[in-house]
Amino acid sequence: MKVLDVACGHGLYGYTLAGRDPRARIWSLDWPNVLAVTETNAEKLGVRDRAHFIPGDMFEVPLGGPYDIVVVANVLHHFSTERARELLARTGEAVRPGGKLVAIAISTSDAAPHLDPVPHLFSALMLAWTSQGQVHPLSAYEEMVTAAGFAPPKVHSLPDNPLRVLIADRV
Ligand SMILES: C[S@@+](CC[C@H](N)C(=O)[O-])C[C@H]1O[C@@H](n2cnc3c(N)ncnc32)[C@H](O)[C@@H]1O
Repeated sequence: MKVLDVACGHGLYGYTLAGRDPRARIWSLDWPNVLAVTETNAEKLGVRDRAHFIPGDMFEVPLGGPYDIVVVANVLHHFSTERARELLARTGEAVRPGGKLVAIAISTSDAAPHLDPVPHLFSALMLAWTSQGQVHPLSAYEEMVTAAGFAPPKVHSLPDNPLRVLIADRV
């Protein structure tokens, strides 16, 4: 089972999967300096022999594949809707038909900001820390996922938690 973890950071999503399923081989993508830390985590978790690394800009670097699973966690809010769509479209091309996208994203709900303050405050942080980032509404993430060639996602969430997990099959 081939898994691509896009903008993997610490790499723990992929390596947790590898720890649970000995068939899993993980391709961790991030900037080269980040991957130096990612690799130490693969070693600490005992999955280094099944860890591969793709250094570079996720919008430019060849993604390889086809993968069975692509994870895109906690990064879409760093970008505008157009760039986030572009990233998901790239991942769509790297997943085999029937494979899965797992997107983890903080999102705003339909409630007014004062009733749903955390994602709105986080979006203000993205305004300060990134050039075009924003917290997207759930409907926008769903639309981006289907536009990237996936079936409508199943959305998982917890009460009072703005993180959503969207899981979608590649059409
Ligand atoms: C908020 S962290 C998320 C890390 C991990 N996926 C998680 O969910 O905890 C965002 C990651 O995206 C990476 N990143 C941002 N822009 C990138 C780009 N253009 N190419 C590759 N990685 C990028 C950063 O280096 C960082 O590790």
